[in-house]
Amino acid sequence: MAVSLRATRTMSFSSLLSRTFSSASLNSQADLKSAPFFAQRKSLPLRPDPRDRNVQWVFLGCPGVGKGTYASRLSNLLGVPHIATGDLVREELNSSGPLASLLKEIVNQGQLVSDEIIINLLSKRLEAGEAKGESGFILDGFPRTVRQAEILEGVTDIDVVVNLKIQEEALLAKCLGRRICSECGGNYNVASIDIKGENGKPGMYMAPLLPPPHCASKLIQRSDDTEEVVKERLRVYDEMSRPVEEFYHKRGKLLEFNLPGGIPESWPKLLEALNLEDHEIKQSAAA
Ligand SMILES: Nc1ncnc2c1ncn2[C@@H]1O[C@H](COP(=O)(O)OP(=O)(O)O)[C@@H](O)[C@H]1O
Repeated sequence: MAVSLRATRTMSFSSLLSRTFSSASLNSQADLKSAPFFAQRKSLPLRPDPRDRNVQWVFLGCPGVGKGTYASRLSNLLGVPHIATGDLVREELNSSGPLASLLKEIVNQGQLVSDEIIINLLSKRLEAGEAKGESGFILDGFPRTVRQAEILEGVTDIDVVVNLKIQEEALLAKCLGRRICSECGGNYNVASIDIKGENGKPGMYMAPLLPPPHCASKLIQRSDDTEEVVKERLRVYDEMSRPVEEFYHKRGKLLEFNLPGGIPESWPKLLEALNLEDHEIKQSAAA
């Protein structure tokens, strides 16, 4: 018994995650509850000791809200990897791998990839990171279904789940304004959001996030950032991902954060909400 416990404690998060899908045909809640993984979890302490690790955070929020922008800033500040499942899916669909054409079709219709495929891609990414000595993470775009959240909760303790929100009117424009530099991968946004406050609802201004001159001629748009597909992604978010907010709310992990505007207004407030300090901001304030 002692031997198997020790082996379990040192088992990495990525292997725990991929083990949950060793049984590849879990289709319903009932299947999930009776899966071998859940039976195992009851009798063995699979969770890593939180004192041994870096932050494990999740970013939720509708397409276009800015999950990637803030998750990536926090990842630089905290020195933990920013892992965006959307990026993993795009890497795979641009590869010559066996899943490429299936993923292209799903993504371009604004639908979700199956939990099995996503967990497989995420486990591989975590495994590669662990091999390089990475610890902790900021997940962006995962979990996106209650089932994914249950699986994640089953294998590790998430510290906090940040639910980013902006006024709904801005979401479509922000997705349509999104641009990526085809050379350096930098993310920009050409949309200028200016919502007038009315009937007690606050207004909101977000300046465009324009590329530097050397990226300006190399900008591309994601193939799923068209009006029709974005509308479908927003609908799918409401149906499949909104319940994930409630899942974490019930567990006391959800931090609701309404973005007050663009990065200059929102970043310091987000840090405050997370009890963090950015020395660069402090230095420029003191100068
Ligand atoms: N956790 C996930 N579960 C299922 N599909 C996912 C997941 N993460 C990403 N995808 C797929 O990748 C696409 C792009 O994801 P992402 O870059 O996070 O876009 P968004 O701007 O909609 O947040 C999604 O529309 C979906 O098809």
